Amino acid sequence: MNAPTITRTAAVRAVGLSKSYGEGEAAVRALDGVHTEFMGAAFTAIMGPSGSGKSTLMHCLAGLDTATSGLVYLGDTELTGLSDRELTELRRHRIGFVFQAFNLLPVLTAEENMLLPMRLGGVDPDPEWMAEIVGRLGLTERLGHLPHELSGGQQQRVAVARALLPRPDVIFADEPTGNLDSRSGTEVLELLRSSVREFGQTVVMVTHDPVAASYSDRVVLIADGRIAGEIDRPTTDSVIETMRELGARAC
Ligand SMILES: Nc1ncnc2c1ncn2[C@@H]1O[C@H](COP(=O)(O)OP(=O)(O)OP(=O)(O)O)[C@@H](O)[C@H]1O
Repeated sequence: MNAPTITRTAAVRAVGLSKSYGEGEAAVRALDGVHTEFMGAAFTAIMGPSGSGKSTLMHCLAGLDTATSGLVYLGDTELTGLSDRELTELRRHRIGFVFQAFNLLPVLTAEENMLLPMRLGGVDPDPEWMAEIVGRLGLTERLGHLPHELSGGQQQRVAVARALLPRPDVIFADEPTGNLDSRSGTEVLELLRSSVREFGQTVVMVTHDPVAASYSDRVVLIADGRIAGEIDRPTTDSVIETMRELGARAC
């Protein structure tokens, strides 16, 4: 496949990105020359069969893992050229994360968890922005609670607030609804979508769930470590149908 024309308005770009694990006969090529881009102020889902390379792609895009070859850009910054220290700084200030397992520190309150990444970076949150987020996420009455005193949905909302607070260039969400019941999952997806529509946040989400993907503006499909297509303005049905075709092609 020819490399697509890369525009300058992409928030995140991968150019010829490859990643192999192991060496020799045991080597696994998890990513195989991936060219793709994620537009700013858009909600993009990454989908594909199990083992297709979704997590590897997200980890390389987010600077959590290094590619074997190829380039990753966050805006105009080339991640692949940064030192470990520079990558840590970049992740702290310019990237937000929401994980399936919430990843809240059990001994810190909801508020302390939300503020932790900014405190570690020596940055004070904007009080108006914090009040807006806490109010919108329905966490005003929960700020002093420890994670175990919160429901799963509330814990994930704290994680979403933590990701939104520094106004990162992009939020990477890895199966953010995987541990939630469908009502809490819907709440979290609506919050991610409204952060894009109302605050201009950029969100990239890995998911297996066609319903979750239908909240995005665009689905990028990956199969065998390569980009296998995309769906604009996905619906649950169009995602199910396309994933079925992708599965059939892979057989
Ligand atoms: N640390 C590792 N060491 C060796 N192989 C790995 C490692 N991480 C991933 N892989 C392999 O790379 C390929 C892509 O894995 P990856 O986790 O990115 O896929 P995925 O699409 O996220 O899968 P899933 O949907 O099951 O989470 C798979 O074949 C996997 O076994």
